[in-house]
Amino acid sequence: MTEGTAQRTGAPTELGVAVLGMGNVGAEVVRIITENAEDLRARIGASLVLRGVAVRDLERGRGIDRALLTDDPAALVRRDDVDIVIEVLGGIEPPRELIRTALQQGKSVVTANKALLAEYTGELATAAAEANVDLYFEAAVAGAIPVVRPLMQSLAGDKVQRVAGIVNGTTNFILSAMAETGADYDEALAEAGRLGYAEADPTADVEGYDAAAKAAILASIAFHSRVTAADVYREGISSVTAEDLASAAKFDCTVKLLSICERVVGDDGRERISARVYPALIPLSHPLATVSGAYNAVVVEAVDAGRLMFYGQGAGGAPTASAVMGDVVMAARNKVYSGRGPLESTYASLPVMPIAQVPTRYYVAMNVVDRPGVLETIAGEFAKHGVSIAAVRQEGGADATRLIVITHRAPDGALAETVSALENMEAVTAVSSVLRMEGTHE
Ligand SMILES: NC(=O)c1ccc[n+]([C@@H]2O[C@H](COP(=O)([O-])OP(=O)(O)OC[C@H]3O[C@@H](n4cnc5c(N)ncnc54)[C@H](O)[C@@H]3O)[C@@H](O)[C@H]2O)c1
Ligand SMILES: N[C@@H](CCO)C(=O)O
Ligand code: NA
Repeated sequence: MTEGTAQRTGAPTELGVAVLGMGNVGAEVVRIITENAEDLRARIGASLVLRGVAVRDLERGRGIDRALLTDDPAALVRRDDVDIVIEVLGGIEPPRELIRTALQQGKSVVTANKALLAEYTGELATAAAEANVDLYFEAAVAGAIPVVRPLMQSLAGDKVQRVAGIVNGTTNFILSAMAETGADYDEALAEAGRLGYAEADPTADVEGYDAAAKAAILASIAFHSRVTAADVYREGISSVTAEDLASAAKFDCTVKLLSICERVVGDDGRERISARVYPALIPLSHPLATVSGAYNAVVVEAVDAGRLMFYGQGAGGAPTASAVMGDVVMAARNKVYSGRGPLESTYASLPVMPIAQVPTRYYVAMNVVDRPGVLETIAGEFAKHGVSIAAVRQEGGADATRLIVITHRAPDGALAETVSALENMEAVTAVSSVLRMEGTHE
């Protein structure tokens, strides 16, 4: 079918668009709608007409017709001539209320708001289904990188086993800088701020909340279940040290903040979901190890497709707006041809496995007293908790010795208990670092 030629009788020739928010992403969305108007019209079969842009400050010059600006997003969303609402404000309220209103009024919605979706996809998807309209959110996970649509549509006939990746650009920039230049965490964070990656308050990025929200969205889609941010185990990168990166390198590894969503089988033989975010050692030979700077990558493993990798810009105004506009074109075509995108799919309703039961591997760095038999005592503590050791490295010092232990896979709870026991041993002066290890099958 040639795009734009099979117009349904009575189909709209123009579609009204409301953009909520004109920040990094919103400004680029407005630019693309304006600059690419002719191509978009041909691809959709109707013109996209900007009805209004909701902003906070009406007085600020923004390079668009002032008459389009409004500081009343609720009124804009309710306008009869608005067919598609693009929400790029961020935060939970007012976006939650604005999106719900838009959907209830029969408007399709495109959003980049992972924080909102990780909490409220259920109610928003229900509102979309009831009104027979679309709710699209490709930009919410890994920015420009197509990952939501491949999981929801391209892999709809397969069984996804695992989705694991680097989905936060700020933390990947920081960890890459630490690995490449030996910078410490604070220096790398400051550099991320100077380059505009880290926000004034970088907490959501560095403490893993942003990555956890994305993991919740990915796990929900991949495993046809409803997973929220609260179901995702989360640790950030603020305690990763330059020393960790240096000793990871000695094991031919690097450290990445990973979002991991996988099917795991419990002791009762039933499948569960594990969704978790933490900094982990991965071998330098792993495909995610080469993802550096503010880039993102997601590796999907499915039963029949095998391993797929998606790579690109996970943040930034224009890349994120690209994903938003892909969704806008889909929603617009559906309006023209009376179609509808995929509905939320939660039929599997898999429960979430608590982190303590999830099999993981640990890297533990500790300072120990330099005395004969200490190594044996420490190894005994691991054995007592049923944890088997894969590698040990001892780094000498004047009166203290740094000992690094990498374990085989064991339930995370047993590993955590081992670390607590080590912290209380007389022979261990300090446990200086505990990280997990991923990307190996031991
Ligand atoms: N920037 C990125 O790289 C990126 C990537 C993926 C997803 N996102 C998501 O896209 C959304 C927007 O991000 P951004 O980087 O453009 O943020 P931003 O802070 O640059 O822009 C948000 C804009 O919305 C405006 N705004 C907020 N509340 C408003 C209100 N009630 N009425 C009118 N205007 C209001 C703000 O003044 C600001 O200009 C967020 O949900 C974010 O998580 C951003
Ligand atoms: N703060 C996010 C933006 C993209 O969601 C990041 O650094 O990846
Ligand atoms: Na994306």
